[in-house]
Amino acid sequence: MDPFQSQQSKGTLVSKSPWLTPQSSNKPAREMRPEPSSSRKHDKDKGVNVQVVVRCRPLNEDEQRARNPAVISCNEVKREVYTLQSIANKQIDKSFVFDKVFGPTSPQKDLYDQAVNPIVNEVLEGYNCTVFAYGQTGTGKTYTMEGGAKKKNGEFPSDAGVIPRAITQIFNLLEAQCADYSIKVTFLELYNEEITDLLAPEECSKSIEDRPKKPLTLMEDGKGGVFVRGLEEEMVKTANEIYKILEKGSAKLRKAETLLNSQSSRSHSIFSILIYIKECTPEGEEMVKCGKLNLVDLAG
Ligand SMILES: Nc1ncnc2c1ncn2[C@@H]1O[C@H](COP(=O)(O)OP(=O)(O)OP(=O)(O)O)[C@@H](O)[C@H]1O
Repeated sequence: MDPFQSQQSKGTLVSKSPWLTPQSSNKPAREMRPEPSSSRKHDKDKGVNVQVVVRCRPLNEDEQRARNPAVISCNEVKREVYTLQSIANKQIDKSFVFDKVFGPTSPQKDLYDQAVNPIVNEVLEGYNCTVFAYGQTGTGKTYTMEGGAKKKNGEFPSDAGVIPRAITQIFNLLEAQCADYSIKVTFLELYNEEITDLLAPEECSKSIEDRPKKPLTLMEDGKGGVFVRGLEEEMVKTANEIYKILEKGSAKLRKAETLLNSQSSRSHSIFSILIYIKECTPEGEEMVKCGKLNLVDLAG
């Protein structure tokens, strides 16, 4: 069972952006705050900025061969998960309700369309949003976040996960809107409370052993937020550039075998996409809308 959460920050926008486009006017772009949409207003009133979604993976071949019993069952319509336990010949089942539930046959596309697509739309409206996967080792966090991310014949495989799908959606929407935009990405690993920059130049991080000895530090920004000092931000122009960055960074993540997963992530990873969209008010004033999407895969 792999719960993952999505979170919206309350509409804080930063837009002291380093954006420079040749056609822009000399006037500095002003910060822009999005109006709460009616649905968000409603959500805010109810205090639900965090949604918890549960995904149960199917039994793998080993588990099927060993005839392991299923210990979880899902009712997607009722959004309920049942734990099935037999203690001293007594069946003790428990039920739990979540914001959304995805059962073992649920494909990557359904999960993305229902749980993540609306969040990416919010990011493009200028919100800071986070999607993070957590759960025990081997429950499917990396599968859900990355999946089969590699493109074949220019198309994603059907098991492509949240990250490649989010990148595709962002670029498709920006292109469809003919938006004047710029995008930056950061990619970091958190291991034993040490932060490593996965986008640091090659010579510093060829292998785990060669990584910089001095870890990056987390700082407060004085506005209630935090930032990682010295973290590389890479400008990207196409979805393909992001996929390459992601592939290169993911290859540096620490993985090891656990009893439940031969390719287990031993560290947390945070991939962030910062999107700056330039817009003009009816009065002709230039504004920059800035949204951020954090995609987090926690170690089990
Ligand atoms: N929904 C699913 N459908 C099919 N296979 C899945 C699904 N979820 C996970 N798997 C498979 O289960 C195995 C473990 O998944 P994964 O590596 O994503 O787990 P994890 O939660 O990230 O584990 P860890 O915390 O150890 O890194 C992988 O082989 C993955 O392909």
